[in-house]
Amino acid sequence: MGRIVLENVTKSFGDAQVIPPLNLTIEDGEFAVFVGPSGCGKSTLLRLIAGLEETTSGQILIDSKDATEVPPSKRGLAMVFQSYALYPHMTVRKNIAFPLRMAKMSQSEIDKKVEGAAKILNLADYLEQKPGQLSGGQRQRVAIGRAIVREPAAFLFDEPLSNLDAALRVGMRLEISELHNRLRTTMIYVTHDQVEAMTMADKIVVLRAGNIEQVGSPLDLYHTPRNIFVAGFIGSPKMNIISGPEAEKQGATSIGFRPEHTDVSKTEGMWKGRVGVAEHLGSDTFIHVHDTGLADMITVRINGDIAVTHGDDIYLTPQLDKLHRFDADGLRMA
Ligand SMILES: Nc1ncnc2c1ncn2[C@@H]1O[C@H](COP(=O)(O)OP(=O)(O)OP(=O)(O)O)[C@@H](O)[C@H]1O
Repeated sequence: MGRIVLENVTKSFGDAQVIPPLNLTIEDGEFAVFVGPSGCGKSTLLRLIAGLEETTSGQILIDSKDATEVPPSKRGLAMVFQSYALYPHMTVRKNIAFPLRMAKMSQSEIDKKVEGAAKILNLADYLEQKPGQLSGGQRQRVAIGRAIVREPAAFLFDEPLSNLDAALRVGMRLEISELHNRLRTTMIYVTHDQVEAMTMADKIVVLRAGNIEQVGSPLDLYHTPRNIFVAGFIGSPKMNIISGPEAEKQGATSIGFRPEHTDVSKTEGMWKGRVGVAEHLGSDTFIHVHDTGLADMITVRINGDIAVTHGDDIYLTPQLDKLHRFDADGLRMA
C-alpha cells in the first residue's frame, strides 16, 4: 500500500511561505513526478512527505493514517538519494543491508533480502565490491537497492540522476521505469527535467512558486496545458507562444503552437521568416526562424531532412486544429 494525501499542506521558512496551501493525492502504485523550475518547491514537498521537514500547517495522510507528526523512520517510505550517499568503505552487500542491520533483522533474513534486491537490480555479481569499483549507474542501483530491501510503501526520489552523464541518465531512467513496472510500488520522483517527467510519470505535478499549476498524465499536459506556464514547460523544444494581431485573429490574447505542429515550406505559407540555425539530425530537423514579426524566434521541427540553411527564406503555417488559445490571464480557452 502507498496512497499519499496532502491536505492543505503549507510550509514556511521564517516569513517566507514556499508552499501555499496545497492539496494533492498520489494513488497507491502510481509513479508521480514533481517537476518545475529551480526553487519552485519540489524538494521541499518531497521532504515534507518524507518527514525530513515539518509542515507549517495541514495534514499528510499515508494509507489513510495521519502521518503529519510521524518521524521519517516510521513513515514506511524510502528516500533514494543520489548515488554518492553510499558508504565508500562498505561492500555493496553491506551498503544494501545497512537499513536492515539498523532495524536489527536476523542475518539470514538480511542475506535473503539483499540477494533478492541484487537480483532485481542486476547487482548479484557485484555484492562483494566497494562502490568505488562500480560505474555511476551501478552505484545508483545500489542506492535503490538500499531502499528496496525495506519494502517501503513508497519510494521517494530526489533528482536521482542529476549527477550522471547523459547516456547513463537515459539508461537509468528506463531501469527505474522498469523497476516500477515490476514492483508496482508508489514512486514519487523529483526532477527539473521535463523529458524525465514525460517518459516516467503516470501523473505529473507541475509546480511554480509552490503552487500546483496542473496535475495530469503526461499526454494530458501535452495536449491540454491549462495555462501558458505549463504549455511552455512541457514539451521539447518548447511550444512557441505569440500574442498580438495574429493571436487576436484566433480570438485569443495569446496562441501557442508546438514546433512539431507547424508546417514548413520554402515557397508559401501563413508567415514568412528567415532561417537562423538549422539543426539537421537526420531523423528530424529543428529550424530556428527569425524575422517573422511574431516573436524573436520561432522553432519548428520537421520529420526527416529539409535542405535549408542559415539565411534562407522560409514559410510557416501552424496546424490550426492543434493551436492552443490563451486568454489575458494566460489561461487556456475552451
Ligand atoms: N531550509 C531552508 N531554509 C530557507 N529556505 C529554504 C530552505 N529550503 C528551501 N528553501 C527555499 O524554498 C524554496 C523551494 O526550495 P526547493 O529546494 O524545494 O526547490 P526545488 O524546486 O527543489 O529547486 P531545485 O530544482 O533548484 O532543487 C526556495 O526558494 C528555497 O530557497
